Amino acid sequence: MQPEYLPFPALLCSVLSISRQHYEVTLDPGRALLSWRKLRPRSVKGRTRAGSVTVPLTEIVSVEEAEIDGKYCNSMKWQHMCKPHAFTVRYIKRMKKHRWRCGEVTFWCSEEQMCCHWLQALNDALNQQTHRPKHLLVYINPYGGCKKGKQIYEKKVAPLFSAAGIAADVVVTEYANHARDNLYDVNLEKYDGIVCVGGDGMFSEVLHGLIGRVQKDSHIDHNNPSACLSRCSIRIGIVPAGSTDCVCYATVGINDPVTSALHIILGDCQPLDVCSIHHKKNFLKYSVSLLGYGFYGDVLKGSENNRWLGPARYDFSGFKTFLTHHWYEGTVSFQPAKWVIGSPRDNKPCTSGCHVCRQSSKQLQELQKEQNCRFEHSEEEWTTIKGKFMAINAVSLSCACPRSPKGLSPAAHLADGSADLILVRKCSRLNFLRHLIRHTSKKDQFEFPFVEVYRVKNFQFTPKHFEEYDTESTDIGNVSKKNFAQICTDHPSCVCSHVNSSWNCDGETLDQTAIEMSDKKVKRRLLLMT
Ligand SMILES: Nc1ncnc2c1ncn2[C@@H]1O[C@H](COP(=O)(O)OP(=O)(O)OP(=O)(O)O)[C@@H](O)[C@H]1O
Repeated sequence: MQPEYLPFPALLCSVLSISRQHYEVTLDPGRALLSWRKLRPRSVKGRTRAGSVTVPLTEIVSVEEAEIDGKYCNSMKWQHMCKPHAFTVRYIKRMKKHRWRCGEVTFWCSEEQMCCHWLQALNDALNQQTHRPKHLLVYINPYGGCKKGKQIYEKKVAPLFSAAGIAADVVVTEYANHARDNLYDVNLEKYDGIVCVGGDGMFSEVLHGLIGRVQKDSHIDHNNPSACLSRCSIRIGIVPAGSTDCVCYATVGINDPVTSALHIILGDCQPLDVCSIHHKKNFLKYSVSLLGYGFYGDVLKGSENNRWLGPARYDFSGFKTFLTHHWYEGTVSFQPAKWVIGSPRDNKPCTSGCHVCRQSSKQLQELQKEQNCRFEHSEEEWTTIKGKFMAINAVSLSCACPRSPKGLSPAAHLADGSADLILVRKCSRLNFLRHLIRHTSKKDQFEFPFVEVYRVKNFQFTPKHFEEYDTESTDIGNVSKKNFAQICTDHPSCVCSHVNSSWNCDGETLDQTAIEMSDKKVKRRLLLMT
């Protein structure tokens, strides 16, 4: 049977006016472009203005009939003009550093019929963008970051959604985990996407609600580390209104509510890997950004007591944690991600439509197919490292944020099925400072003898005192008490509460210190971001 090719609608070209200047306006459905060019370019101080703008149809936010409810000056007489023959196009204007703004241009037509024709053609072109959301569920954390979530949404985001014809059901959260609980009950079929207005903690809450709900609907037990989780087909968008907003920064390239809103409107889509964390076959949490023990765990724990400081609590706690200079003993085991084509030090950051993610995913799929055909289980060797660590970080994305524009692992990939495991061994305070400072400069932060980085598909960590004593116990407090004397002899500089650090899992503290990034390891492309 011959494939049916639908002919593109005809090219539309007219002379229209913008601010009383004549422009040749062209809609080219074949090349998916709208362009306008000034008919008589004016010379400004010897320079000829190009006066030509081209906008891809995929970047048009909205098209609507211009309604000017006021007085319009025509032939020196003022007359009321509610419906001029004009239409307004809103479109994406790309600024510096990944920032997007919404540009607006009004085209005036000489007659009504021409205006209708243009409106019809542009709306037809927009209707073909079927991946754009029409109905969104929005969760706002009114207490995240500087407590401006509601204001940011109402002033910067809601007007854009409404201009783009997107309906939004808004839930302003009343308590921690409100959004997560709500996601278990809500009728998800009504929505094309979920938007979370807040920081990384709020995103993590929404992510747990959505993944949990999808597994519940598919009767999958997430406590089983080898269970194959169902993918979430509904996208999550983040409007940054938190303290660090590192997931937003790493996926969009900037923490800017308007840019995020415009990405959401266009229906942009970025798959994201999700790691699941278990302790002795009990599910603890999912992670999409940082799983950090030692320095970053301590910074988070310290910052929780100073929430009143707002985003500055991280700087304050970071400084205090740096001065205490604690290190922690334990064993890290991991299996390398052999299918990936990149490496943590190849200087190739992940960008939208990333070639490394695509190729790595393809190779992983082929590898899995091969293993299934041969009924083999991938039992590669585990690498085990025992030692004293200042920090153990597993990152599934770069973890870039305005404080550290390169992030903890600048070349980490969003959707290649791997995580970068960074081990910072016990070192002097000065050396640790040198390593930290490298996160803000262009120099390689892994170029120190006490720093190692691996691209892994899984890892496990057991603190030393868990290995030596009660491995069955899950209560850190009990272990701490039992080992009181031992700890003080082993670790003279530390106080007893610092036997173990705690894990910072995407900005939330885990109750367990012995953990594993589970058997199915990094869940590839489980989540879709917009
Ligand atoms: N209404 C609420 N009252 C109290 N806590 C809430 C409420 N809504 C959400 N939360 C919780 O607040 C925590 C922090 O929120 P959020 O991530 O938005 O801000 P942040 O911590 O300042 O930013 P970041 O996580 O980027 O550092 C989340 O764990 C979330 O579960």
